[in-house]
Amino acid sequence: MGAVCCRPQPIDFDGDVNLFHFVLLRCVGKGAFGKVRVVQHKQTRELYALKYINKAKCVKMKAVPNVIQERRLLEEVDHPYIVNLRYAFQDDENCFFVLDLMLGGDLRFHLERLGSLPEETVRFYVAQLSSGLAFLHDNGIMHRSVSYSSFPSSDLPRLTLLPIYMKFTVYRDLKPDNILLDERGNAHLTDFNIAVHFGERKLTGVAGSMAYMAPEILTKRGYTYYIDWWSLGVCAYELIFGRRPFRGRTNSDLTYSISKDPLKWPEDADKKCSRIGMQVLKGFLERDPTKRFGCKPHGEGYQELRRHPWFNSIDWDTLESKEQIPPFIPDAKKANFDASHELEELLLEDNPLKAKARKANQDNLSAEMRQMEEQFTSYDFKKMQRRSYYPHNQHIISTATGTSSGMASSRPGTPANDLRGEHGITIAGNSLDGGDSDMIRAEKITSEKDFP
Ligand SMILES: Nc1ncnc2c1ncn2[C@@H]1O[C@H](COP(=O)(O)OP(=O)(O)OP(=O)(O)O)[C@@H](O)[C@H]1O
Repeated sequence: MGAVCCRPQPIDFDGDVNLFHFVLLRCVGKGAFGKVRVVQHKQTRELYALKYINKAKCVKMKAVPNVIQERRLLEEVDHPYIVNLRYAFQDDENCFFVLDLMLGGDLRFHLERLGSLPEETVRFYVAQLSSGLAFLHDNGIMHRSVSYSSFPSSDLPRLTLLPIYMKFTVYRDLKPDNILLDERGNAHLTDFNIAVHFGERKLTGVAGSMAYMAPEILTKRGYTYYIDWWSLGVCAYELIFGRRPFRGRTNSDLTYSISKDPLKWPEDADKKCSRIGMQVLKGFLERDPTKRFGCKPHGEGYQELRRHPWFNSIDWDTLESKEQIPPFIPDAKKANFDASHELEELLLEDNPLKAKARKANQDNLSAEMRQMEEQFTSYDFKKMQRRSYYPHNQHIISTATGTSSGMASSRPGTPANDLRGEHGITIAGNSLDGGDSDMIRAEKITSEKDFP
């Protein structure tokens, strides 16, 4: 009889996706609310990254709307240079994102080890990331959310003239930490927890990592997705020269530097970057967003970027099919992850992740737990079509703290025990447009290297 109790339960692959469908492998990263580990789907044998977020911690840190927003936005996008969502589900303890696995590590990891990257490598990443950003920005720009079938047919000629929703997506968190390489060395955008949709009204909420924030975010007069091209410029500069273009010891020094300091180049800049490359960096780091490189409206900025001579070596026609050989191939033998994550999991974790059946009774949940239960819905890329939640995704209100203006509750920052210690204080900001999750991650400049 004893053998019966130990026999593994059959797995229902036809039912909703859950943690029993995966073999849990090594731990490769740690985020603000949970961890990231490699998993293998037991039926397809495909490897993925499993990002899991502790629900109680998420409620405590008032991050429920952010997690739901990230889940919804990720369902919507699918692009070769974005870390795409493949499955989403939850159990009593955690929310789970199953994502494309990136075995090459993040660019912060490589930058810290190498000091700086060759211009040619950075150009390749900038091309791939530009393609990802242009996709996000343009993603369904015109979004018809009127269901024509709900109107009498006599109204149809008039209805075709109805204004249609303008919809843009702004990523807002571009930095080397959020650029992941696959095992072949292709760069991908990840971490969509402060990305947001918006319509015709500009965004005003202060969100992102301060060192990468465009000046128009800091002046609080409203901004659009043009900010992402600025952040791409900061990243490219940092990757090529090993230090950021604008720096400050305090938040106000950094704000001043981003808003006012002239763009300076390291003394040995011309050894690391061609004149034409510097022209591109300067173009991204233009304070006036209407003159910024990449920012001409209706996708023209991206087309202009593709035609720029700095990108002559890039074959744009095959870029998205990943046929080009990346200039830097991460060494598969050396772990491209901080080994302390796995060690910490093995030695210090007192509640290791384990697949558990759900409790039948969900009656006594707090308002936020219920919100997660209802809105962090399951997704399975093999069985479901991707869908857009817009315009509803704009106004995710925390059940506990939301106001009638639709303001999302604030999300405090990365805990101090983040092993890499890259993010410092996080404070809440307020969004007047209601579509902007409110978060600022001010950054301690701890990992900078100074050139003479
Ligand atoms: N798809 C992936 N494949 C491989 N490693 C990943 C993947 N996603 C994340 N990681 C690793 O896990 C680390 C933590 O990622 P995660 O997105 O959870 O944390 P984070 O950047 O701090 O975001 P958050 O603000 O959501 O906590 C990353 O820096 C990366 O090294």
